[in-house]
Amino acid sequence: MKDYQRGPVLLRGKNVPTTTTSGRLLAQQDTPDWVHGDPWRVMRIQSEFVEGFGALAEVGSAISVFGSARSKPGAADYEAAVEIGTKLVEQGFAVITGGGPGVMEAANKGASEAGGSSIGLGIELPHEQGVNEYVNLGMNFRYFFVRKTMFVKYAQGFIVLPGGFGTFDELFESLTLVQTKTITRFPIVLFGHSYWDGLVAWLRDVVAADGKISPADLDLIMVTDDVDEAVAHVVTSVKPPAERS
Ligand SMILES: C/C(=C\CNc1ncnc2c1ncn2[C@@H]1O[C@H](COP(=O)(O)O)[C@@H](O)[C@H]1O)CO
Repeated sequence: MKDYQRGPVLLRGKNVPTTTTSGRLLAQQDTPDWVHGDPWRVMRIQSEFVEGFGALAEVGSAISVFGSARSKPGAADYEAAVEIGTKLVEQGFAVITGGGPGVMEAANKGASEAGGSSIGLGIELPHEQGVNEYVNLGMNFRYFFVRKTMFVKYAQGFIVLPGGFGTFDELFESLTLVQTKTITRFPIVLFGHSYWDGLVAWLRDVVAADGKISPADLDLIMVTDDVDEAVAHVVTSVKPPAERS
């Protein structure tokens, strides 16, 4: 039986192709449909990781701030996020957000007006274009999972303000990564007792009580209404005393 080696893959018998990889690369294509195929998507996904790693590698210490895309200037959450962005910069952190409106815009506003790195990792959505005006280092991603890798890889902690499904997604991904010890020393602050206490109570009284998480898993979360306390919690968890400003 004749062996055919296609890169690392061994093919025999009926799987031996009648053309070579190079030959197919150079052949004329009848239609451009291949641009929409999964193999081509893999290349785009790969390039998105490469661009993201390249853009963010030198960011230094950073905290990701999440929260509703729908909060408006003047609302308590929005103004708290501005203050959080400012205070994180004052403590020597870059601020990473999803680059969109609402709480993301607010945290970016606080960070950029305080003279810090204000990073926005936007996502291609049907009716949204680009990142908010307060971002001074921005990227727009096609793929949610690539973008979410960046939120975790380049931040040392999360501060989560009130939000909806998008915020929950980001919160629970980080909790899973910490719970499974995939990432360590990663403080997670929920900002706003009146918004988050119900969720924390449900996690304790239903989820932990039913044995679906361990009660100790709730220690991963800190809830506060106080901007200084939120910032102090991530700073003390992340930076050893000698590095604090
Ligand atoms: C719905 C609106 C804008 C959508 N634009 C977004 N731009 C960037 N990132 C977004 C956007 N919407 C959601 N996200 C991500 O999810 C989190 C907020 O989602 P939530 O459902 O509002 O809690 C946020 O942290 C982003 O990463 C309004 O015009």
